[in-house]
Amino acid sequence: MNAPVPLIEVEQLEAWYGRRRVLHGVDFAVNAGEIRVIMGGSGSGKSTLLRHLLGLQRPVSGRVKLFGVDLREASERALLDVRKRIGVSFQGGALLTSLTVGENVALPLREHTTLDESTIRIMSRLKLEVVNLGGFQDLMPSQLSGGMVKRAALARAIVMDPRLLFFDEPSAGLDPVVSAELDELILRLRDALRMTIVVVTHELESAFKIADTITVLDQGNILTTGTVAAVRASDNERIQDLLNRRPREVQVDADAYLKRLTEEEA
Ligand SMILES: Nc1ncnc2c1ncn2[C@@H]1O[C@H](COP(=O)(O)OP(=O)(O)OP(=O)(O)O)[C@@H](O)[C@H]1O
Repeated sequence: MNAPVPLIEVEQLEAWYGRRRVLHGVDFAVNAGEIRVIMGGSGSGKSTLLRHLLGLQRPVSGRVKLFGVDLREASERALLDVRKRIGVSFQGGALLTSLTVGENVALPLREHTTLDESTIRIMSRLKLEVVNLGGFQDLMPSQLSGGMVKRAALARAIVMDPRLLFFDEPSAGLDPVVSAELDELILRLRDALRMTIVVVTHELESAFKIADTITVLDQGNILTTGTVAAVRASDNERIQDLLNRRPREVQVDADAYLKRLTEEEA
């Protein structure tokens, strides 16, 4: 049997803001074909990790490899090649309000390919169909509901057929039914389009539904990576706090909390 191929490899990643360390030597790998959910309380370092995975923030130390390419050592050309193979759907959707839905979805094709106009239009419409927005290409973003904006942003993120898709807080601001629809869509992308998907989310229900594996971050450290069942069964107190929505802040006094926020490291 072939060993699983990691599309993402992170070794001993550290991140600092000023004199404060917010990622403490994180090791992290994601194999092809899996949906990995990154979970953690507010301020645990999820967004910082995501920004490093996307190459938007350079590691102070440690390394991040996507498709085997070390982002710190790669040439501009190699980085561009990596970027063409990843899709990103950020919180809020971030559609350009002055463009139609179809034009928004087509943007990456215009930027990264030399395809002719009619091919671009067909590919954009196909991706709108994948996210159940077939026929909505001529609407403006302001005419869409919150859930539809998310799906349109997802269509744009997958228009180049990325092997690796990053999804930041898919459920944020959505009602439970719309959020559940989006979960189904994420599962479909993995199964039908064979994408590898990394999702950052606060939503436990959504995480348990879509994840093949979950990585739990806490104060810049990975507490565990495992299957949904393994994470649920963990006897780690912090993990159980998160799963039972017991915030850490209520368990520490104000002085200790302030000290942690202003902590300086040599
Ligand atoms: N630009 C920045 N400058 C200074 N500190 C920052 C900056 N961005 C994040 N931090 C701090 O780094 C720590 C990790 O933040 P990060 O945004 O990665 O966490 P998070 O898990 O994504 O949180 P949330 O779920 O609230 O978005 C937090 O303590 C945060 O205050």
